[in-house]
Amino acid sequence: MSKFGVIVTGPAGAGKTTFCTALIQHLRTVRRSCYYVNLDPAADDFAYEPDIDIKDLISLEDVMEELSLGPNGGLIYCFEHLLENMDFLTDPLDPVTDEYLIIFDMPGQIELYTHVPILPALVKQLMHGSLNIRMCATYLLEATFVVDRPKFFAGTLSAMSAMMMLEMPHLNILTKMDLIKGKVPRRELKRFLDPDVGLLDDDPDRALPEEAKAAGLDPTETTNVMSGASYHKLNKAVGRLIDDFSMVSFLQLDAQDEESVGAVLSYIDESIQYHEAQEPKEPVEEPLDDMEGY
Ligand SMILES: Nc1nc2c(ncn2[C@@H]2O[C@H](COP(=O)(O)OP(=O)(O)OP(=O)(O)O)[C@@H](O)[C@H]2O)c(=O)[nH]1
Repeated sequence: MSKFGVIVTGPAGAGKTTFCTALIQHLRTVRRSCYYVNLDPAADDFAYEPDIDIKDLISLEDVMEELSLGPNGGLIYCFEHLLENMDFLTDPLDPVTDEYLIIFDMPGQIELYTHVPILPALVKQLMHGSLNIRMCATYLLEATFVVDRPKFFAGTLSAMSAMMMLEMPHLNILTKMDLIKGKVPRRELKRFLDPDVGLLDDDPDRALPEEAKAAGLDPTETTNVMSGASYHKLNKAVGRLIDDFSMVSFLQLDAQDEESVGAVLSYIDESIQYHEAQEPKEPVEEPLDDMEGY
């Protein structure tokens, strides 16, 4: 029996829980079943009660207090504990049938997939362990980043990093589209959905290199004085990498708009089917193997 799932990732405040809620609402409307798994040990405000909640296994607050850890260290500890107690997930998920879409709501600390490979190890277990869930990942980024282009490219880079670490069907989504509606011309928006490095050249907010030029300095030189120009060069190099390889593109999401949620769901379904068409991989025996060296 196949199982189908989507993991919802992205930086803090990107709109992950709101998207999960909108997705559940939409699935109910179209009479599809879903199973909601909250893996954010700091989240406590849900419109729909999770079917599995990591807080029933471990509390981030307790970990931070008892082990004197900060929020990031505490979170990593919580996930290591989850990886050592996978039956907390596998037991209740085992009877979930192919009629359900399993939604995994993840924490916002992107270190979990960009620095330490905890999330990749977890995903491997879910996809290639006994549950064998056909999955796709979503990476959410706030649409309001488009008003700060270097920030947008930095966000795009983190999306790319998550894609490379997770190695699974992946969708990038610009959330909170309602907040920029009417503020960014459609033509320009297209350049963000399919990131175009030229955006950094005609950035209206890029004042520092011009100031540097006016001061008679060489904007291509890498010195502390020229930090603005140097950052711009770095941004351009990163932008070019993203642009040249056409590695990242974004779907649009307005969580309050049913049609927009439905459109994103069809991409999720398509990505999962794409995964299903791939050769099944060997089952994973050792969940912590990938953690060696960290
Ligand atoms: N206008 C607008 N606000 C949104 C949308 N989606 C989320 N928000 C708001 O953005 C804030 C953060 O949303 P969450 O869903 O909690 O974000 P999250 O990614 O789960 O946050 P963390 O759990 O902290 O990582 C909340 O105040 C939401 O109401 C949207 O589509 N439009």
